[in-house]
Amino acid sequence: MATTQYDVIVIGAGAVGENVADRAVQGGMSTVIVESELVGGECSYWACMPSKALLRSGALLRAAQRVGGVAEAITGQLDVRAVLDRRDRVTSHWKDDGQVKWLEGAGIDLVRGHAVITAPREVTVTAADGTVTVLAARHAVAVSTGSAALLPDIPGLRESEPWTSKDATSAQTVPASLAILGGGVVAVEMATAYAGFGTRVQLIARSSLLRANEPFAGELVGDALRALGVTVHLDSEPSSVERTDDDGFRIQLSGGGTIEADELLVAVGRVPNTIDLGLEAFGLEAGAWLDVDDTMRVLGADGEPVDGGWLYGVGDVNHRALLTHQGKYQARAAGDAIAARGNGSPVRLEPWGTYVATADHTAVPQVTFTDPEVASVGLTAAAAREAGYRIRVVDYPISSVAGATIASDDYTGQARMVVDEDRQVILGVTFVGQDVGELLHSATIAVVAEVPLDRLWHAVPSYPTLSEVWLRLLETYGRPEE
Ligand SMILES: Cc1cc2nc3c(=O)[nH]c(=O)nc-3n(C[C@H](O)[C@H](O)[C@H](O)COP(=O)(O)OP(=O)(O)OC[C@H]3O[C@@H](n4cnc5c(N)ncnc54)[C@H](O)[C@@H]3O)c2cc1C
Ligand SMILES: NC(=O)c1ccc[n+]([C@@H]2O[C@H](COP(=O)([O-])OP(=O)(O)OC[C@H]3O[C@@H](n4cnc5c(N)ncnc54)[C@H](O)[C@@H]3O)[C@@H](O)[C@H]2O)c1
Repeated sequence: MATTQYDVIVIGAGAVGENVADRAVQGGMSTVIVESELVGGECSYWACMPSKALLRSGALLRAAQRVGGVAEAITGQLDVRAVLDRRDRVTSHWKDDGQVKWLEGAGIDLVRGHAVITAPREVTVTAADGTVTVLAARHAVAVSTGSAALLPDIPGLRESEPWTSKDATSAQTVPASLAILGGGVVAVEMATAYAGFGTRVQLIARSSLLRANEPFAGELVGDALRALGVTVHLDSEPSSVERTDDDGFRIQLSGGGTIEADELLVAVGRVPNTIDLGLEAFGLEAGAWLDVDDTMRVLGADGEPVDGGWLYGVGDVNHRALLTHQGKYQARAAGDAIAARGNGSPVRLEPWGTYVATADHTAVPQVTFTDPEVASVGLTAAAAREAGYRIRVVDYPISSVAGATIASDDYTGQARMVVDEDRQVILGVTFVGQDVGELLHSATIAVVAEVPLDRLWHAVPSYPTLSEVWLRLLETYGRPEE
């Protein structure tokens, strides 16, 4: 069978794979991308974009209901069908023509089908109609195959065919009742969206909510979910799941008690798409996350780049930060490193350079689009202490900022800044409140640039905006003396 040669082969055309390919092409590498489903991946069709579209209308309605004058003017409820229609438009009706066109414009070839690495630098693609294409890479193969929902080993769960995030984000009708298993980001976002649609939501979390964040984030989001009518079962786990006669779900809780619902969404984390990729031939474990260096070269058990360093693992598949923006950041570093190595140029590995994804370690931003939103970057107080920093924690209620008074008649919010006392720089920031997602990049810049606190006093936030929380945090900390 004829083999087509490229400089670079990218497996998986999600947001991450697209960016690896784009940077490689811009570095002068001929590049092909392989995709088994839709070009654009999870984020465009079953994750970020549809979930945020489902959340946006409810967030706006509630925000308006919290402002005198508008509240009186808004007397109706969400038009759920119109929300779903808007979500359908945001996902381009699950058609990828637009993204395919973008690939063409960027000079990236596309092969559709399931890819398997069949030899060093060789990828065999089987299309849906059985057509087989063999590709060979002169320089690199990048695996950007993403992740899928984890279904835990709970008796009866798999057989009952519950919803995963793919179903919850693409549903064409809204169930009357929904049980959600999990207390992480997907669980709280989908609980917020569906409760806003009038669905009776019951959330089952085995501990507290949003455990990766500062504790007050999960507490405030939990309060808000309850206010939306969600029943929140904390420290709770199912012992078994079964289908009922009327096609619903019956969930037995291990601590006693039963929950019944029309649908069950399982949102307890992700597994990497590394099964059926041919990775075992290179000493890697099928179904395991890929361990990578800061240029995203896959590392073997010995900690060295696998087989001389032609194999890269970028995005969700490496488990460094399961976020689109962070995967795309890795993709820019990896694509540039692949091109530089292919061109024989030096690739420096020092932190914060062109070819490394240093921010993955200490400066990952994330917005959880609940109501209130949770926006965080860097280390929580607990994580900073565990890492050995001598820290001071500064808290301030965002509701006390003049901008919050203008934004809403009933603003709930909290801010925390974690300061490295030895260097007088910020290690982490968390904002909880309406619209704080748009505040987050200021914190990301402060953390990444390690702006000294005494200089931050000269970054003056406009009055009366929510950004004045920065001034209040600095005043609460106290002005460092000269
Ligand atoms: C419900 C939900 C909401 C989210 N919301 C946000 C958010 O608001 N913001 C955010 O930053 N992140 C969000 N995320 C996370 C985000 O979706 C992921 O981090 C991101 O999609 C990862 O991109 P990726 O390119 O690594 O993988 P993917 O987008 O999963 O792309 C991988 C691609 O590889 C293809 N593929 C897999 N195996 C093969 C193979 N063998 N051959 C060929 N093709 C293959 C797949 O079909 C897929 O298209 C959310 C996740 C979920 C589940
Ligand atoms: N707005 C955003 O940025 C956004 C939105 C959605 C998802 N995401 C990303 O997608 C990824 C997946 O989200 P997720 O919510 O599925 O995972 P997650 O890791 O955020 O949360 C998983 C939750 O499930 C719980 N859990 C794990 N195993 C369990 C079990 N057997 N029984 C009960 N509970 C169990 C965990 O304690 C945790 O609370 C996240 O890493 C997140 O970064 C991001």
